[in-house]
Amino acid sequence: MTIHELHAKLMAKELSAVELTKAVIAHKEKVEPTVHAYLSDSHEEALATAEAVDKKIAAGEEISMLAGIPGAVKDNICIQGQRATCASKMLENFVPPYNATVIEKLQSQDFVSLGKLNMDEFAMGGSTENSALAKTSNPWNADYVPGGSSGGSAAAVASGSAVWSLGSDTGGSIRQPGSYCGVVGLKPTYGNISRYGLIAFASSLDQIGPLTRDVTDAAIVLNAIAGHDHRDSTSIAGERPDYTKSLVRDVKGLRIGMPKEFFGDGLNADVRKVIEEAADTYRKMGAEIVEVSLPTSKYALSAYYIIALAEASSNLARYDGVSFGMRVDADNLVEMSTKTRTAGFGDEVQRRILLGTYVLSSGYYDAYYLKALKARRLIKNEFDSAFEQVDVLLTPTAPNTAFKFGEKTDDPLSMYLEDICTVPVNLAGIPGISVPAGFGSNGMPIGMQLLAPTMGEEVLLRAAYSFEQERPECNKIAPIGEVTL
Ligand SMILES: NC(=O)C[C@H](N)C(=O)O
Repeated sequence: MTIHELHAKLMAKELSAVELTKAVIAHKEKVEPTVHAYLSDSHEEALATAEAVDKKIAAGEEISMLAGIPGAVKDNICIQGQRATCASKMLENFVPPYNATVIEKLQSQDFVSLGKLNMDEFAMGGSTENSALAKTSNPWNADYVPGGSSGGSAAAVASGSAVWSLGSDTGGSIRQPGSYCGVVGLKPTYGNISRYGLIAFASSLDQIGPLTRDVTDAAIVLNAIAGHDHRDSTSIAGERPDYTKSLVRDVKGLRIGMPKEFFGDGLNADVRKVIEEAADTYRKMGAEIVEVSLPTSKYALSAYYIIALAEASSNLARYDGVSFGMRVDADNLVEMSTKTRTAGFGDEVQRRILLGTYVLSSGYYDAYYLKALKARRLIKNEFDSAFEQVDVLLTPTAPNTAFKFGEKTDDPLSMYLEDICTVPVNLAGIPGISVPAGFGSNGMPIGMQLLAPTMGEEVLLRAAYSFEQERPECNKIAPIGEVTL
């Protein structure tokens, strides 16, 4: 069930928050041995909050839309006093002494938190196979990956072990697992959500966002976490609208652009068909579909894997065995640091630190890093011009459906290619959403991606909601995800 349906039941006293929380925990215990979305649990705290919510309801106090509805967050978001591991050996025993801003906001709205969710180590990856701590399966078929890096966040919602979740998206990490697991994944505008308390991967790209059962729930969670924060210097100032007001089924006259570069040779035939059908749906609903061109987007993947890795090499320098995380003792400082970093980081993280350090080093800085920054600016400019012609853009979320475990682990480039449709969006800082749009011949879900200009979440949600209302058959629950209340 969705947040909005469950909220209505709580308000009508058909169900108490404690009953709901107990039911979700019981279901979670049933599916987790197969799915493994969680890295840690906080059931006691969850039940205590649920009890407090029931008291508020009984006393006739007003409660927020999210109050008492069990959710969970990715393990790179800090909750005071609970381990935040980033699915890394390096932070396996790290307990944050403070709350992320999003957690503060959620707790003030009676957040029932079931635990912390698995991910690719430090959010580096597209399948959650890079987690050093657990292997998460796709709820639709346990032979398949859930996507990544917010694989736990997507799998929890798809398997019903959380009603909603938070993930983070640096190059597609919310939208791609959303697409692979058949749930809605929203990456807000860079700066709409505070990054304070999100453990950094690539600071100019990272953004927190919701994974939910439907578009309405995405708007509800966005309302709960959006807003300016003086503790994040890149946070956008000003009031945020009520995003649920954008949930209107009307796309008449809306101009929807399809960038031709996103429909090249590498696109899986099932995915292409599903996106073309989505365009037809919009046409039938009275929207105008136009072809647009984003020629520089072909450089986006290269630019992303230079900029993100450069920032990662700098951000991850802090794990030196002295201030945070694990330490392997040795006779001197350099040896201690080397041994700690060798033992604490997995292969993919080490590869990225090496490449990131390389592109920032003297002699290569101009050739790689600076050039990538210039490409980033051109990509952003191209999106800006596209949005002078159209209101939103429609693309695939990923070029393929979910793949099987081990299929891409030996070939990092083929894994990086799964990000080809999502990374341009992070480089430009604009909002994007993945909405379930159909299924592949292998039975796995396929998401479509909608994009809007900076702080254009309202038109984005309207376009997404309209599609969802028109084509409800696209948004199915994985068989394993049916919760009995
Ligand atoms: N972190 C992300 O947004 C995912 C992307 N696949 C990466 O590995 O960088």
